[in-house]
Amino acid sequence: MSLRLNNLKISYEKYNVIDDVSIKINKGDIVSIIGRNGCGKSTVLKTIINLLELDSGFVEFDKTDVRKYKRKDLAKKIAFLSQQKLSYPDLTVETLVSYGRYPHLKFGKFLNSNDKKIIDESLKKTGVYHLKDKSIKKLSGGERQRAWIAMAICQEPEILILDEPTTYLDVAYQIEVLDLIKELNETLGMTIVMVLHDINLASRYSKTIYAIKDKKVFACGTPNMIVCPRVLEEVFTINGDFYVDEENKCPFFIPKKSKNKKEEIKWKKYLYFLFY
Ligand SMILES: Nc1ncnc2c1ncn2[C@@H]1O[C@H](COP(=O)(O)OP(=O)(O)OP(=O)(O)O)[C@@H](O)[C@H]1O
Repeated sequence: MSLRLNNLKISYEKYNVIDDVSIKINKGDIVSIIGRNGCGKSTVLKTIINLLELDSGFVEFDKTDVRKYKRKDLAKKIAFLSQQKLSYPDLTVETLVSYGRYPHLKFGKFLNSNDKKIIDESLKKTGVYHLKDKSIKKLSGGERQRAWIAMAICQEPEILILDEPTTYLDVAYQIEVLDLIKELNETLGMTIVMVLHDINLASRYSKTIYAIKDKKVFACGTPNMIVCPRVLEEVFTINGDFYVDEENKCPFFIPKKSKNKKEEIKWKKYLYFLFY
C-alpha cells in the first residue's frame, strides 16, 4: 500500500484554498492533519477519494492516479468517513454497517454468508453488536460514531480516512473512539488518515502529524517534532506550557491566550458593540 499526495493545488471556483501540499502516507501509519479552521484540511482529505477536481498535482494510490480508479474499486481499498452530519437516516445499525459491503457486491447480487460474517465481525470489533437492531437515530454520539466506523471497516479497506471523528463527543467518547481507531491500526494493520482539532489527541494517537498553514504544509513529522512552541505559535498563533505525557510517550500542552493581538482587539470591539 502506498499513498502520495503530490503538489496539490485546489480551488473552489476562483478561490484558491490549497496551493502546494504534498503528503506521503506509509502502510500502517496513523497520520493526523492539523491546522486552523478553514485552512483546507477537509479539502485535502477529499482529494484522496477523488471527490474534487485538482488545479494541478495528483494523488497516487498504489502508484496509480486515483482519477484512473473506478469509484467502486477505490471504495474497496479506501473508506472515508466525512464530518458527522446533524441528521441521520432511520436505519438499524446492522443495515448501516451492511452498506460497507456494497463496493464488494457484483452487479445484481445480494449479501452472501461471507458478507454477513464480515458485518457481524465489524459490529463486534467496534463494540456495537448488541445495538445491531437499534435505529441509529436512537444511539448516543459515541455509539453512533462506532457504528459509522463499523460500516467503514466492513468495507475492509486498506486505508481509513476520518474527518474529525471526535466532533460532538465528550472526552470519554473521544478517547473511546480514538482507542478503537488505534486498535484497528494495530490489529488489522489499517492505515489511518484523519483530521483532528485537538492537538493533544493528535499527539497521543498519531505517528505522523502534518500542520497546514497558508495553503501549504508548514511542518510534518512525529508528535515530538510538531507539538512544540515554534510550530504551534506559527500555525495557531498560540503559546502554552509544554509537558511530556509519560504514559503515552508523547508531548502535550496547555494553551495560553492568543498571541494575535489584532484578532483580540477586533473581538473586543465586537463585544463592546453588542453589550453597550
Ligand atoms: N464546496 C465549497 N465551495 C466553496 N468553498 C468551499 C467549499 N468547501 C470548502 N470551501 C472553503 O474552502 C476553505 C477550506 O475549507 P475546508 O473545509 O477544507 O477547511 P477545514 O480546514 O477542513 O476547516 P474546519 O477546520 O473549519 O473544518 C474554506 O474557506 C471553505 O469556506
